[in-house]
Amino acid sequence: MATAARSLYLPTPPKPSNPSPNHRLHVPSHFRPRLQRHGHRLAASSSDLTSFPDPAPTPNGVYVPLAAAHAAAVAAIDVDAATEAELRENGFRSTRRTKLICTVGPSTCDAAELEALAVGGMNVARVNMCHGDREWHRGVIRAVRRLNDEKGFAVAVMMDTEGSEIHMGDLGGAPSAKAEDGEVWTFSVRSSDTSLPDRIIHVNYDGFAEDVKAGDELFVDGGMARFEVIEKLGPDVKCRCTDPGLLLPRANLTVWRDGSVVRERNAMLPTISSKDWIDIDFGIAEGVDFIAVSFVKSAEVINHLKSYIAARSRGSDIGVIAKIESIDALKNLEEIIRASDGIMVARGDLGAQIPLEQVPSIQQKIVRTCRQLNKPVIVASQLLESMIEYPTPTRAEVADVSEAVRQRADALMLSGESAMGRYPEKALSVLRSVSLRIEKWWREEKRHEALELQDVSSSFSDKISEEICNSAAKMANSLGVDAVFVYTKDGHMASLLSRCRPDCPIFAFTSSTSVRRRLNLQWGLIPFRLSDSDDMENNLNRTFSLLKARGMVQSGDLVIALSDMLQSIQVMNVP
Ligand SMILES: Nc1ncnc2c1ncn2[C@@H]1O[C@H](COP(=O)(O)OP(=O)(O)OP(=O)(O)O)[C@@H](O)[C@H]1O
Ligand SMILES: CC(=O)C(=O)O
Ligand SMILES: [K+]
Ligand SMILES: [Mg+2]
Repeated sequence: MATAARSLYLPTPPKPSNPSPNHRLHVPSHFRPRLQRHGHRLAASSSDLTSFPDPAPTPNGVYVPLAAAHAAAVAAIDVDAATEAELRENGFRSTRRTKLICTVGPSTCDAAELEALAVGGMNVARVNMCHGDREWHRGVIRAVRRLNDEKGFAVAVMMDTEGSEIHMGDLGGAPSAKAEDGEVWTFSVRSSDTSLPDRIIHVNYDGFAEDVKAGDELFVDGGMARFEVIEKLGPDVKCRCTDPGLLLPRANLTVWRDGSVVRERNAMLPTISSKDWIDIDFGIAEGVDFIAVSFVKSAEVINHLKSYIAARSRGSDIGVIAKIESIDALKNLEEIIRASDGIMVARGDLGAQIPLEQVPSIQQKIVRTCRQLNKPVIVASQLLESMIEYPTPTRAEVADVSEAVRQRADALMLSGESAMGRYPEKALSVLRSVSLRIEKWWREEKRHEALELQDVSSSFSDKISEEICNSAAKMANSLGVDAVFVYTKDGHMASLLSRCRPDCPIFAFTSSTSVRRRLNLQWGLIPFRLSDSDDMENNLNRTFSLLKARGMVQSGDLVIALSDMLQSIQVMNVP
């Protein structure tokens, strides 16, 4: 049984309806008009940034008009409503591969706004525990769940911890304060003394006044405003503004001395603070899909959190994402990536700790290493920063987004643009259309980089899965198949396929709703929930009839089907 289960299936014999003797060598004739059709549609729809069609709901708010006769069959498979609309509109070769994350904040926290983001292609909703209280976060998390249950989305939820960074107080409730050139401001560790008229700013870290020295430079938000330390008076540190700028509530603070960041005792602060542990318990109780850990310094904290989660939430699996935003994280990069379930390139704080001109090469290095080690990677911060205020992005922002897509990052993230900006949906639609355009360009130009993927398997059985996925992706490209179907229990084989970044989309079928949501973070995966069966023939037949009933595949479509239970690979036409 074991050997039979591992047999590599040869392509199925051509179906009588499509008797092509050279099935494996030629693109089947039915497939050519399809390619042209898709090519034409995409060219027409993505010719400019703003005209990419939204997956539109029908007037009654139902995304998927279903023939009554098929309703029962359709209930047996869960498909994301936004993806389904996109598949019907553009065919599956042109679905978006890059995943999109939106930080939810005051601009986007009510049900209608969240739904607009889901319709616009949000794959993951992020809540940042630095801002807002737990009741507010609970409301958002539950609203996303409701949206999934009632409207057929599969949006995952990511909770981002506050971490032990040094930051300013909340400015006594003021939305911002302006620091002018030459002004003297007091940064004080005395609590609740914040008083803007007197230019006093509270600092959350007790060691601050002891760690700094006269002559040090104090950067607010990575340099949005800068001060020079002129004098220390007990808990108060007097600073002169040298680069005027806007101070925002709870803005991050870094101290620089002789051209590098001072990390005295603040480097000893715990990565996960006592407040973070309470937030993590809250996240586990609310069933979030991912916990993103801020200011990770080593793999140890990730391993610790993973065992904590495993002990606390039996059965439900929460992905732990390590945020790379400090010098310590860069020092221990590879071990952190290996320990985590995914990585975020948190360019906001990272750019406050290292010279800005180093950020692009580090981003590329992290993205590449994650792909090698088979971990999803998110590029975050300031992708479309100007869209917080303006309805169109700058050319430079579009180029930055394009570069992240070209590097084939798994996901792009909006921060302030969606949390408190004026144009959250427009920002999301820019990410969507730029992703689609650059991905199409890459496929047309056949920009397959000769990336030799290293072996990531930890057992012989894993090795077989990995080889099957590598071969399937290669075959998918050379045969020009419409999609790879992968039947996966825990999502592992789906992620191995995603890692190969094949030309066609990957339909991932899993019986677990939480695995399905988590797969939403990974490049090129279209996750479906399908009830379990160990019989591959039965799985395929059910999938074909269910997806045909929804108009998502057609007879004659060419697919490669894999199963992680059987470790099998088949090439076939949809009957
Ligand atoms: N829940 C919230 N309530 C109020 N404002 C929020 C909330 N979430 C985000 N924001 C606003 O959006 C901005 C950008 O969000 P983002 O999550 O990137 O935060 P950040 O403060 O830059 O910290 P981080 O480094 O953790 O990303 C924040 O500075 C804040 O002004
Ligand atoms: C996202 C985040 O935490 C940062 O860019 O700093
Ligand atoms: K955070
Ligand atoms: Mg940060």
